[in-house]
Amino acid sequence: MGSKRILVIGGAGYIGSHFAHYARKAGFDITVMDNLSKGHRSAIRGADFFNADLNDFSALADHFSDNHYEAIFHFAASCLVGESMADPAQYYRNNIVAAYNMLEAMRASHHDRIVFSSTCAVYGMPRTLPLREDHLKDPISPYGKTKLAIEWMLEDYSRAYGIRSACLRYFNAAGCEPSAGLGEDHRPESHLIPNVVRFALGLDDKLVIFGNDYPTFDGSCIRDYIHVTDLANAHLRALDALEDQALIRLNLGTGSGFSNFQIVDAVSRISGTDLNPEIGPRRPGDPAELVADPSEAWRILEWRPVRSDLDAIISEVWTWFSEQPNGYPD
Ligand SMILES: NC(=O)c1ccc[n+]([C@@H]2O[C@H](COP(=O)([O-])OP(=O)(O)OC[C@H]3O[C@@H](n4cnc5c(N)ncnc54)[C@H](O)[C@@H]3O)[C@@H](O)[C@H]2O)c1
Ligand SMILES: O=c1ccn([C@@H]2O[C@H](COP(=O)(O)OP(=O)(O)O[C@H]3O[C@H](CO)[C@@H](O)[C@H](O)[C@H]3O)[C@@H](O)[C@H]2O)c(=O)[nH]1
Repeated sequence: MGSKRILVIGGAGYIGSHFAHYARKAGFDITVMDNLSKGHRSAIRGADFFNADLNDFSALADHFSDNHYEAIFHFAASCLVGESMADPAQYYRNNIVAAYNMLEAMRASHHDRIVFSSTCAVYGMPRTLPLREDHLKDPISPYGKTKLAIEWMLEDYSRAYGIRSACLRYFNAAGCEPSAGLGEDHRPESHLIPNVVRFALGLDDKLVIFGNDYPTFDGSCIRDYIHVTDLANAHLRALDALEDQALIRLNLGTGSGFSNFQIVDAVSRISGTDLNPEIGPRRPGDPAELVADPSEAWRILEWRPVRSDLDAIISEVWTWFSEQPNGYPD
C-alpha cells in the first residue's frame, strides 16, 4: 500500500514544521502550503512545497481540485494575542476569511477531514481552573474570538456538508527539535521561553516581564507549556479518531502551569546565569492563568505528553539558539 499524502497549511511555521517532520517520520507524504509571511522555506524538509496565500481563493481551489489529500492540517494563522488587540482587522481577515476560503475549496473538491489549530484563548478569563473543554467560551482577544468563530464554522460545515473536524486547543507550544535542525524563529520573537533563553545567551540585551501584579502566587502570569512534538503526536491520533467521531474538540496541555518568573528562574538555573529582567506593564489580552485539564485528550486520543518536561524544553531551546543564533538562514 502506498503512503498517504496530507496537506500541512502553515507547515513552514513553528508548530507546523515540527508536525510535518513528525508526520513524515510516521510514514505520511507531505505537501506544505505556506505564504512564508512568518514561516521559513528552510524549515520545510522532505516535503513538496506549494507557496500560496489562503486569501487567494482561486489558487486554493485549483490546488485542491488537482490534488487529493487524506486530510488537511490547518496551522496557518495570525496568532499573537497582543498584536490582535492592536490590529484586529488582520485577524478577522487572515484567520476567518482565510479559513472560509480553505473550507470552500475543501467542500468544492470533496476533501472531508481537517485538523485545526485552535487555542486555549477561546475560553477567555478562566472561571474555573484547570480549564475543561466544557468551560464557558468567552474570548477576550480578537485572536481568541477568530479561533472560536472558526470552531463554529467547522461545526456547521460538519453538520451540513459532512466535513469532519478536530479542533485542538493548544495551551503554550514550546520546545523544538534541534537535532533535526528545527527550532522556533519568529521575527520579532514574542514568546516567553525563546526570549528568556536569547537574553541568557546574550543574543538580546533586554528581557521584559509583562506584569508582576497578577493575582497569582508570585504576581506573574501562569501558562501550561506543551512540547511541539507532543502536539504533533496528538494531531496524528486526532486524525485516527476522526474515523469514529465527526467532531472532536480537545485541550492539549500538560495540566501543570509555570509562572513567568519560574521560567526566568529555570533558565537562570540551567544556564548558570543570574537573570534580571525588567518589569513592564501588563500586556493587553493576557489572562492571569491558563492551565489545561487534558484528561479528555488523554482518554479520547490515548495520548500523554512525553516531551514536555520544562528543563528539557529549555535545554533544547538553548541548544537551538546556541547553534543558530540568527535562526533559519531565510
Ligand atoms: N505558538 C503557540 O503557543 C500556539 C498556541 C495555541 C495555538 N496556536 C496555533 O497554532 C498555529 C501555529 O502557530 P505557530 O506558533 O506555529 O505560528 P507561526 O506564525 O510560526 O506559523 C504560522 C505559519 O502560517 C503561515 N501563514 C500565515 N498566514 C498565512 C496565509 N494567509 N496563507 C498561507 N500561510 C500563512 C506563516 O507564514 C507561518 O509559516 C496557529 O494557528 C496558532 O494560532 C499556537
Ligand atoms: O518577552 C516576553 C514574552 C512573554 N511574556 C509573558 O509570558 C506569558 C506567555 O506569553 P507568550 O509566550 O507570548 O504566550 P501567550 O501570549 O500565552 O500565547 C501563546 O499561547 C497561546 C495559548 O495560551 C496561543 O493561543 C498563542 O497563539 C501563543 O502565542 C504572558 O504572560 C506574556 O505576557 C513576557 O512577560 N515577556
